Amino acid sequence: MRRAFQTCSRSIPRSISSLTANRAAQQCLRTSPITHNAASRAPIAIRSLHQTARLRQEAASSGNETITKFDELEQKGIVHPNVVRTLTQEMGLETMTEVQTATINSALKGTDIIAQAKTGTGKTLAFLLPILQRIIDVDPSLADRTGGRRGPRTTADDIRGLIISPTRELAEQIAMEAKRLTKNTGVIVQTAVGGTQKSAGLRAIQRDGCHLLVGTPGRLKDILSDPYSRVEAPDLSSLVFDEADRLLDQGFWPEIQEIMRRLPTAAEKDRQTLMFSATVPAEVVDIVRQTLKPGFQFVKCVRDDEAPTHERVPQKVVRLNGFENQLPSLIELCSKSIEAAKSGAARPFKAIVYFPSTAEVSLASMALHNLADPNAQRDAFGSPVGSSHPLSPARIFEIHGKLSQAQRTQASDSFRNCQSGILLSSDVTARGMDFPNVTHVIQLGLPSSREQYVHRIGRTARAGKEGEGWIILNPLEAAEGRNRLRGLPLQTDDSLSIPSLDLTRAADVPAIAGKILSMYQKAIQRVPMGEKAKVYLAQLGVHQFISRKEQLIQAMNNLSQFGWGLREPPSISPALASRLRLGNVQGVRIGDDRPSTSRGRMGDRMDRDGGFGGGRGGYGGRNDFGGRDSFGGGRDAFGGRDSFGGGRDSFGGGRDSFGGGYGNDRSSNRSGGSRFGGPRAMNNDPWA
Ligand SMILES: Nc1ncnc2c1ncn2[C@@H]1O[C@H](COP(=O)(O)OP(=O)(O)OP(=O)(O)O)[C@@H](O)[C@H]1O
Repeated sequence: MRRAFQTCSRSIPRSISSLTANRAAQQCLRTSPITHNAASRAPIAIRSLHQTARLRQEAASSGNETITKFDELEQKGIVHPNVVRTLTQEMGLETMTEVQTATINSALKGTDIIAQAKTGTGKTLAFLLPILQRIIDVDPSLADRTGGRRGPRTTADDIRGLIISPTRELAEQIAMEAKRLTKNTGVIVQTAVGGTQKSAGLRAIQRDGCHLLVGTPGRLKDILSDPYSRVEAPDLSSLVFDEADRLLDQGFWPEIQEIMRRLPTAAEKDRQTLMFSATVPAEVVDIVRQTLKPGFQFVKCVRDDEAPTHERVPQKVVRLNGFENQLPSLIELCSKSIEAAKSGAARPFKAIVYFPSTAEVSLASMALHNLADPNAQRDAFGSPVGSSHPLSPARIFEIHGKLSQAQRTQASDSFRNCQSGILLSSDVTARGMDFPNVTHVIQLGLPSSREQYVHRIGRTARAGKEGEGWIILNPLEAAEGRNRLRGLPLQTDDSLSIPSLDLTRAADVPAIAGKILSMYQKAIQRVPMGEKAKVYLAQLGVHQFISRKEQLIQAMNNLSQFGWGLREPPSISPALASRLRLGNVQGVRIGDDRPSTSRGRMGDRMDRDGGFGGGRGGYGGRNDFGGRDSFGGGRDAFGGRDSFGGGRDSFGGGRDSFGGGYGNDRSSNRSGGSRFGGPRAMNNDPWA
């Protein structure tokens, strides 16, 4: 193993690509399978993430001393006993994971490292442990608690280690892990993240001092370049880029450069730099080379011919008939999984659902919160009794960049601690977040890149656990999907009934699908027009890659009419239409694209005029879900005559549309198939 690492180490600085051509190096890149995970949640339980017997064997046969057990680091006097005991006795860790073995051994000797290893394999500890030991090496008094907060305080200009993370939540999570690890030492950990009051964070640093600072690029740049902050790092000994490829891409590069300018140069201070990520695309390699010391190691725990995702995670592609099928299909998937958990056939359902835009997260959150079970017991006033939400016991949370930091933190903490939940998310949680026991990652629409797909899917099946990935795509996204997600082991899944339904035409549908569609329509009807307009605009932006603009507009207008119940699609401004090359496309409504600021008014009006909830007929027909007088009854109740739209203009536009009604019990075996034109024929190749 050692020999193999040396081979890597020598070959990398010249050319990283030469590594892959080197057979000996290939040998060192082999990832050992994750064979075990007790991953007990009990704090003292011994946890083992990877089978490292092979590493041990290789180390023994080559006569070198690659350490794979944390307590050996103490026995050999390499890491301070206070730190090792925290790891083994308080955090319950015994054996290093493969990436930890491959990096901790050499990082403790001071080598610069870039490491690539799959998601959820313990990279955080792989950098925290060497940084902490390096701080203690320089100032041994910090090994004891008396040397820090309880002893003499330090100052704001004594930062020894700096960890940069692309998102606030991840920075907070790393800081939390660092605080656990430093608990029995005098090392003081502080955070500097955006979205919080700069002055409050600064006060904490100025009051207690800081040895190890964890932050996001913007805020770190801010406080390091503020001459009045007194935050400085003249003795910086370690610098870490977590999610390095993201930090080194164009978006963050100017801020990273500014931060580096505020740190001592290599000539002034010998500093170790560590970079970690599950993905290291070729584009960032040049920057890596410029940033790390000559002789750095590239530790690659993912082979080039191997998918960067975990083999044990099934990755399923669901193809939709149209955008309007998307949210109902999500509800069907959640409902089925929740039912499986309730029956004891599956673990409690805990899912993260990724959307391409913030607007879509908000709309989905409103729609899912608005869902109501038509069969729920109601009190005399028509209010549901007890926990009647159809997705119960799963709780619903949303997180994205437009929420305040307090709201983001609350959503993230609540989801972390809940047993069963659905986190509707933008990409703010896609990288690094370690929510326990996530069973499903569901992506609605395409991720921005292959790397982003890999990171998103990595929120499940962490630390050796099981999990599944789903991606739900519109046919117009298939070609681009083939390109962005090339080489990933995706398999078509047609186990859900709603994705293939043609919701633009009247038809009978299976009872379960009908029930979901009816609930969904009632729920989406209550989402204001302004929110739908925002999603319409966001989707036009997200789908700019679709060259057939007429088809895109037709699909979006179907979403607006049959998915949201709007009589006419939201309008877009002439300027935007021309920017998106939509000016002359049939079906585009040119007008004012400013979404209504009122979350209610306009939407209510449009929904009433054009969408569900209107006149006679409608989904479900009068006998569905309890008849006209069910729970609190009256004309507007579930199942009543006026339920779910079906006025003349709703859902399909013609007066005959949906006359037969979704959800009609009689059609439990997809008997309405012919009226829909049948479920869409599915090809075995998801990308065909
Ligand atoms: N040696 C170990 N044995 C058992 N569990 C471990 C070990 N090291 C870390 N873990 C646990 O594994 C989980 C994943 O670790 P971590 O978040 O560091 O993964 P990661 O590789 O950084 O993932 P990502 O690529 O998503 O950022 C955490 O819950 C952590 O406590």
